[in-house]
Amino acid sequence: MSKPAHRSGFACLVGRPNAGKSTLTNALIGAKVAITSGRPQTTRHTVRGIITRPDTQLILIDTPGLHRPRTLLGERLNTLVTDTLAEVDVIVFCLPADQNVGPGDRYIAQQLADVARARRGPKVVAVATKADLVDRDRLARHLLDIDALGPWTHVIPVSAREGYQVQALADLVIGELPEGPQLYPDGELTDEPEAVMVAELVREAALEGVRDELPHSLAVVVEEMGLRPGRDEQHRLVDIRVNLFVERPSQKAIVIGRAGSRLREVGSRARQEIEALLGDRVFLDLHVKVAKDWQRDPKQLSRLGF
Ligand SMILES: Nc1nc2c(ncn2[C@@H]2O[C@H](COP(=O)(O)OP(=O)(O)OP(=O)(O)O)[C@@H](O)[C@H]2O)c(=O)[nH]1
Repeated sequence: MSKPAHRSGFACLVGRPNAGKSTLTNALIGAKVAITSGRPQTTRHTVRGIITRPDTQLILIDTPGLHRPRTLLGERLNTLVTDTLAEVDVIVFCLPADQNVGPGDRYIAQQLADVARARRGPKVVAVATKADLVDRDRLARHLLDIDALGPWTHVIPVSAREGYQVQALADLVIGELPEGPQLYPDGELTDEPEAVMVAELVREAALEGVRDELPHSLAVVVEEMGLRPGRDEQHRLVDIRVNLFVERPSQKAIVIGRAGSRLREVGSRARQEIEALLGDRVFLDLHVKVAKDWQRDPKQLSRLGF
């Protein structure tokens, strides 16, 4: 038998306000991450955290709008949200065990059921969150109610607060990911959410003013990030090496600009923001590449925003 294929993909958590989505996201990632940029929706997906294992990479993203109560309860889901949902591999639908399944949950359930039934649509894993707050009978009833709501791939009770079944949930979600390569560099991103933020700041700076020409055609990956050795505390400097992947040579030219002028501006703008974020001086090394490797798999490309 050959060794099992590498899997990778995207997941997002949805559910009514206060359902426990943030707490569960943090528990899944195993550390408190706060990659909230304060500027929602400047990128297509806000990465909340990445779980990298030797054979899998799971990227948890925020769903624009869906975690906002008013959008969710009041209106039909807008196209952006539906598109985002359709693009992820797994949706984790959170329903708090201490609340009865209500109209808000039913509304979301219906939208999710539609997305899940689409051809090659995402799998939906339904979670009874905050399981620690109720007794066994109540929990059992809640699970049955959830099961009746839609075509969920799994239904599982979890307590993020007590760590109950968090690992089991992670395993279920990972089990639903398609085969695919590792999309983000190793380990450090889980430990250093700053790297994700840095990538987003660079992406934002690089798209400034050329959004129309590069719609979703730019993926940014922080390759290396570390303190420059041999410097004293007063003169700390963080070296950051970043790759910007574009689809075509023409787009590379747009990003770089005449004689590199645009890339220098992008670098300087991004550097200022990164310095503000990290509180350290930064040497930012930007490389623009045409992403041949990423082009082989159209599904991966669209997930990455290409
Ligand atoms: N007892 C218990 N409380 C939890 C658990 N998970 C979350 N909570 C609490 O429930 C409340 C809401 O949790 P959040 O994670 O902020 O919920 P959310 O779905 O992200 O909320 P919104 O941002 O409003 O959509 C907080 O007070 C949490 O401390 C859990 O597993 N057990």
